[in-house]
Amino acid sequence: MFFTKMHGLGNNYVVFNQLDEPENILEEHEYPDLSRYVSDVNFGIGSDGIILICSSNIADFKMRIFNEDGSEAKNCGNGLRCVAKYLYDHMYAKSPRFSIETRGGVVNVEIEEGFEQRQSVQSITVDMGEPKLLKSMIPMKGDPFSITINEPYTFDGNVYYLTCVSMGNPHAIIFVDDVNAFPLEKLGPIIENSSLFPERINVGIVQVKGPKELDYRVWERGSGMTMACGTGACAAVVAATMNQYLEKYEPIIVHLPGGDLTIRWDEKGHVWKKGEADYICHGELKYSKNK
Ligand SMILES: N[C@H](CCC[C@H](N)C(=O)O)C(=O)O
Repeated sequence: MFFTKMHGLGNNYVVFNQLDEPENILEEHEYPDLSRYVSDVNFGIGSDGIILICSSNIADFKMRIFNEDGSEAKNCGNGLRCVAKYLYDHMYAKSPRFSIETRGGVVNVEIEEGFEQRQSVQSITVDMGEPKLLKSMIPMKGDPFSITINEPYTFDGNVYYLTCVSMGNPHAIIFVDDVNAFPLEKLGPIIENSSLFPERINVGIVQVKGPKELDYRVWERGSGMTMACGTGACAAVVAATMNQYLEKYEPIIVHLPGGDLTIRWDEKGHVWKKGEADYICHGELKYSKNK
């Protein structure tokens, strides 16, 4: 199996092109094991998960994403930028604007910089669509028709105020005074696996730096601490706007451990994300099918 390892701000995935590499198409039940094997830094390649680039019947292309633990997610913001770069650089995408189907819905991408010549894409903008806010859409327990804005919940004996947003995949956001002092490595897995969230949840902490700037760190569902989370950065801006920390409709700079993203929740309710993506390496994976 041939792969390309890529990253978006250090959130790294091993990408398998299934468009014209049939040896990359496995039985459905094999993908979780493949992701666990590939993601293992000792016995595999080492990554936050795997991404499959597939054909689509409803969009120009399709992206599937599996976390390090083998669970399949409905969306991946950093992964979408990697896939967009790969598709344009390798001339699958004929125009700098095209659509990608995810399990969370179809998104539109635009190659921002580097489209003049292939293999040089640096910056990609993605229309991530509208956030889903009702508890039933996260999903989480409680009144299905209510929105979770700064609501108190107890984890590990302490009360934390959650704002929950789905960008196709679920995010619990907590506002803190210092993202570097908060024990996310300890609290992340406790919240991720709480019975409050039937499909588990990604956990993000946000420090407001100003009306157009956030610091954000993430514990990802199924992958743990990562250097960045694109959907999480979108959820952070939506949550901070709902809590009146940010100027509405303005481009917001979100600082993540792996770098910065520019996020805008526009007047029509769509969340736009702009950032970089890049290659790390190409290679051939030793993998025996149907093992
Ligand atoms: N762990 C996430 C999927 C990856 C999302 C993240 N890497 C991003 O860039 O959005 C989940 O299970 O919903």
